[in-house]
Amino acid sequence: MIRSRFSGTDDLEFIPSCVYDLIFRCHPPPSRQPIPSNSVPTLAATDSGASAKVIDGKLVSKQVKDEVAEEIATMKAATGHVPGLAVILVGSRKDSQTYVRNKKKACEAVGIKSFEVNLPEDATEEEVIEHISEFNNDSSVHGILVQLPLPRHMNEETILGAVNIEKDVDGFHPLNIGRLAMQRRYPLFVPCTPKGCMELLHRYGVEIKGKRAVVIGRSNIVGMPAALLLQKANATVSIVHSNTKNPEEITRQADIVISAVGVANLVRGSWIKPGATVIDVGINPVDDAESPRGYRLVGDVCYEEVSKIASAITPVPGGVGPMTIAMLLSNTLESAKRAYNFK
Ligand SMILES: Nc1nc2c(c(=O)[nH]1)N[C@@H](CN(C=O)c1ccc(C(=O)N[C@@H](CCC(=O)O)C(=O)O)cc1)CN2
Repeated sequence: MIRSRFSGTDDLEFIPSCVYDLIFRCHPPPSRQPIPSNSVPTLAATDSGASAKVIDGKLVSKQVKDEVAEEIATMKAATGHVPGLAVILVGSRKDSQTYVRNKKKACEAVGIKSFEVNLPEDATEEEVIEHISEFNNDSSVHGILVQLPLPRHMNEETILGAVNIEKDVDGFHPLNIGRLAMQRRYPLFVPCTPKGCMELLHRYGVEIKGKRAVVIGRSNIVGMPAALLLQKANATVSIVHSNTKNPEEITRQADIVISAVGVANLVRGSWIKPGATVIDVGINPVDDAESPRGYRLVGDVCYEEVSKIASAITPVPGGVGPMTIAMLLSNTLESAKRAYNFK
């Protein structure tokens, strides 16, 4: 038995280590994880005009990837096997193509074998499911991911539900999501972006138990699972969404804010309680003639204002984004370890 990594030292609740590993992947265990050199030592309110600590997702994602690579090398030496990840991309969205390319590169860098299927925009659900079934039956594939969003004519739930739950490294299978929502039940995999948010909070020593958390946005990919994870880690959680009457007032009560709504600069300084920790999941393009791409990325959070009020904040880019792929690699390794019974 080990302590929940999201608990304070006075926590008397324990969870079995196997369950702990299932929900909150940890390579290696917490005691061996170095805290980044610019970690957040305390979360006391900053003085007015002071700047929040930057929660560096690039740095942490590199740490996670190094840890995953080390474990894969050890597993390969012991079992002769490496993890395999299959990615299915339907259509030709530029952003999705970039994410898939980056996932493949990241797999190569840590020693995961990658499989890729590209289907045209007008592919049928049956075709996608056929590929999923092949990967379900391929013992060298431990993770199967369908890049989202899917074309409009496809039923996302049907397709995600076709992935073998034991290979559902995205954690989007209805059974995995259902288990996340249940008391005393645990999913086999947790969706990568919200898991990345929790990993950042953990590695920067942000206490969650007993704290008030507000999640802005209720998407299946981020908002909803992030709220469930925070609740499982014993925070008191509110969800702010498009029908919330007083989002500013509710958000201002939070010790921890996770924003995943996709509206540039929505969260202003006045929304934030002094000393809060702010995790910005938004990746919003805004026109910028001076940038080589013609646009730049900004978060949901008005960084200029909020970094003067919060005690810790993730930047965009370089915050949560890089954690998504790091957590995917980690989930894929976890799946392979389970398949080969490698501890
Ligand atoms: N099947 C899935 N589809 C999608 C997921 C997912 O987790 N599973 N998440 C997003 C897209 N995504 C990965 O798929 C992703 C998004 C952003 C980043 C990232 O590193 N962002 C950088 C900025 C990148 C840039 O400059 O363009 C950052 O924020 O620093 C990685 C992966 C939707 N689909």
